[in-house]
Amino acid sequence: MIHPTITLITERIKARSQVIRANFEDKTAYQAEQGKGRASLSCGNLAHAVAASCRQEKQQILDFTRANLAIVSSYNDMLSAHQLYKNYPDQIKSALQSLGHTAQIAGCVPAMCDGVTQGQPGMDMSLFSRDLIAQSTAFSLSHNVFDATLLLGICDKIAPGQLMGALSYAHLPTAFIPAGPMPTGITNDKKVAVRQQYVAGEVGKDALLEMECQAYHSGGTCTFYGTANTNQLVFEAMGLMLPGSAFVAPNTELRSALTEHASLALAAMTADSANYRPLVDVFTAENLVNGVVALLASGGSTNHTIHMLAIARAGGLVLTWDDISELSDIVPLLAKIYPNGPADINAFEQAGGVPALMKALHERGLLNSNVKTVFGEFADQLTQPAITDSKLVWQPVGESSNAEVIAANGQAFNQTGGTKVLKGNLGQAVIKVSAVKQEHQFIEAPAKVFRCQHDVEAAYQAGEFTGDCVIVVSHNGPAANGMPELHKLMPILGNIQKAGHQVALVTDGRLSGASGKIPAAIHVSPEALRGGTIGMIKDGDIVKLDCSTGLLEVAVDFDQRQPVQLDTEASQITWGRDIFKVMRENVGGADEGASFLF
Ligand SMILES: O=C(O)C(=O)C[C@H](O)[C@H](O)COP(=O)(O)O
Repeated sequence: MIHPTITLITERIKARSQVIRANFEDKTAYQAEQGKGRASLSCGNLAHAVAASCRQEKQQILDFTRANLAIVSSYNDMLSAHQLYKNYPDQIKSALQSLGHTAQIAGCVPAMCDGVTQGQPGMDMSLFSRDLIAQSTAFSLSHNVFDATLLLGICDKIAPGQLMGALSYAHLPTAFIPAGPMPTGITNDKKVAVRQQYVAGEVGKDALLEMECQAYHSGGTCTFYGTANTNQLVFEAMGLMLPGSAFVAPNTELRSALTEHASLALAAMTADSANYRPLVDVFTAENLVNGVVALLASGGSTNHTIHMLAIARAGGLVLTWDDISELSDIVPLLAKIYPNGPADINAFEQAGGVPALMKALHERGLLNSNVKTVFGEFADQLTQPAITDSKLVWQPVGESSNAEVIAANGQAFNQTGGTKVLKGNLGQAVIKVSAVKQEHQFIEAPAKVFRCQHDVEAAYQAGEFTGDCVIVVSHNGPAANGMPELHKLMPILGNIQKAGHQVALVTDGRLSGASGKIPAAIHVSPEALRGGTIGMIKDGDIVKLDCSTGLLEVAVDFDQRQPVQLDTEASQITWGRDIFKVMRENVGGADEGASFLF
């Protein structure tokens, strides 16, 4: 039996999305009706599209009975998660060639890393890269010579952006091809400990760098449960990749077999086949809700409270923070992966991975099971891939094999999900409580107000945090400076907490998916630059944050205060940020997906 709240929220999303979904479906149907893209091109158009292909490939692409797949890749050779994609196009092309089909690298999208840009100017452009990637994906597909789309993308803004772009070509069958996580390095707890020692002056930079290089050491996604791995888990739960494929280790026989299988399966479901399965049939309100449920049950990244709204909008659906919050009230926390616990994503995979989590959720009636996936039906999502007798097979997934990482049958780590919405006289904000200890889930303390994360660091070094406080970092919203992640503050706030003080963060900026132990009301909307009251808080104002009641309140009558006039553009003229002004001016609020596209 499906939980009534799942049905209620799914139906609610459909009802409020009626008009834009109808427009989305009409647009997609129109594109489908035009037939094979290649057939509508002139001879000159076609000649350009195959000019660089070898003779055999050229003939196959010009033979419209064969499938030609678009590869939209985020490969670059400096980002660990994306570096693995180097040989994927060749592997995909040679698998397809065995059946006379082809693939072309339709385009490469930019891919930036929040680990590299944390605390740096580049971070101010990070969130905007998602929408730019959506546009780049649409550019890649715009040559219109393709029958299906393979998305090679993993990390934080890249995979959401690719999906948003692919949704503008939702008449094509579309799938993600994941590449897998890096092997486990030193533990995340050790990583955090050394960082806290460094900011407290107890170890030097050499020790810090050595530790960081042991944590980040080879190809693959980072092993904590940050935004990249949340993308993978959520998109598998939404049926957008092969079941059980998200976290299979790189460079294994199984990983290669999955990539080849996905390519061949997609080539067999193009518009001219009886198995035609366009993205529009898979990207539904039902699958969207399944993705949000999986996000909550796994304690996933807070960035997804922004990305899921923007992705939904790209597919003609309106998802709200209230939907997420109400789902959070009925979805238990069933996985404990760092920062929610000590285990990493490899331990999660060994415990049964996404299929085991889906099985546990399904048994509780928390998933819509009347859905199609890219490659099959809902039941397939409860199976795991394996190589048996040199063949790729899927077997029914068992119970969790490690109850410390995926809760044992009928058990839960927490009765409610990881993410809540806070409301009060600052508007609304998001908080992730899955890693916040119970005793830190309520705080009432004086504000210490900053406009920039580096000023918090300076105040900490000057010994200014000597008691309970709520650190407010305003003017860090999407319109102000692109809404950077403020994850570098975590070791500092961790040390203030360790010193025995109550501490919380309140900001209109973001945090990394890897943040979690400090109570943090983030994505405060409306943001300060657009008149949000967060910009009017003064040092000493009493801020109350109560996770149990969902309250974020400042004991102030804001009607008596004037907004602070701050020239945020002055900080945006260097390191390329000046050419992103058009995005800052046009971006929507975080509670609408922080997009400049819609
Ligand atoms: O997941 C996200 O949203 C991220 O931004 C990932 C970044 O790589 C982290 O900032 C690095 O995580 P730590 O090494 O734990 O500091």
